[in-house]
Amino acid sequence: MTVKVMLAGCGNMGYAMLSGWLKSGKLRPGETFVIEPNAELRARAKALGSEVGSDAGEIPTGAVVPTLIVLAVKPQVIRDVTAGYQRFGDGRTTFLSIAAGTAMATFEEILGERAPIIRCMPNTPASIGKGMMVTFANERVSDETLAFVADLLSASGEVASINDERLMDAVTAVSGSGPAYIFHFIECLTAAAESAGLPAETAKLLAMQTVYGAASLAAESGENPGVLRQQVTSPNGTTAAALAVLMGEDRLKQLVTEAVEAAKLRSIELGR
Ligand SMILES: NC(=O)C1=CN([C@@H]2O[C@H](COP(=O)(O)OP(=O)(O)OC[C@H]3O[C@@H](n4cnc5c(N)ncnc54)[C@H](OP(=O)(O)O)[C@@H]3O)[C@@H](O)[C@H]2O)C=CC1
Ligand SMILES: O=C(O)[C@@H]1CCC=N1
Repeated sequence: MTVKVMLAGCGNMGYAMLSGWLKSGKLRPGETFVIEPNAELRARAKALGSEVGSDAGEIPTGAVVPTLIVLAVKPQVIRDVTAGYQRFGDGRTTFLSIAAGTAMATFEEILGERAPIIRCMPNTPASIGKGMMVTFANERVSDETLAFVADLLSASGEVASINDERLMDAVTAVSGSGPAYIFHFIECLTAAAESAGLPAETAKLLAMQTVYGAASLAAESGENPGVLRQQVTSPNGTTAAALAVLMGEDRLKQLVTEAVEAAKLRSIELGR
């Protein structure tokens, strides 16, 4: 077995990325090794064809030098978990952390001065190849490794990079957490549809398809969302009545700005 990618933590986000990589064929199952203490989640990873173990001690000894170790555990435990992989810090393996907040300097301190490290902020639509992945790499990551990682991540969706690590907290607040905001909007629109008299199933279908259709139109047309909004809004019509509620005193904009700011501050806190 030639393990290219080891994944520490195969919960919500780790599994989303792993399944994107395996389903797209970017990695063959035998090239992945998952370390996950939860037996159910281990079984789920094994079902994708990955080799699995319950802790770092189960990594096959000998010749296994993975190209990439993905750290996909909660920020609260990532320092301890990373310390368990110090032996791979000789420069041959690149580390990729997806943890919110945890700074590059923290990983450099734990893994030593030779380890190439990339911070990446993904999101869960990665599981169906529609994620947003943003990376920040330290200077030890070679161009060749950057290309390998970018190619791998491209199986999960769009990939962008930043050169200023401080922006990672804003990235986390927008695209990392962002799917939850949209899911909540779907919940709200579904509830509003039911309040307006629609049966539950119809309410759900209308809310979901409307968000899906609008996002797809915005992405595929390349048109400014403001222009697309105006195309829906007949003078003195129904949409104008609704937008007066959402846009009056910048209500929704204000709320979304506050939400993103709260997530950004929490990301900064998690890094302390
Ligand atoms: N969920 C999301 O949408 C996103 C999450 N992230 C980041 O991804 C990381 C993981 O989040 P998420 O997937 O939601 O969390 P989960 O709790 O779903 O997954 C983390 C998994 O890691 C396991 N774990 C704990 N200790 C170890 C260990 N020593 N070795 C290997 N695995 C271990 C946990 O097991 P157990 O529960 O038994 O402890 C759990 O199953 C976080 O740092 C988060 O900030 C980033 C972007 C988006
Ligand atoms: O909620 C969190 O902290 C993680 C990071 C971004 C999305 N989920």
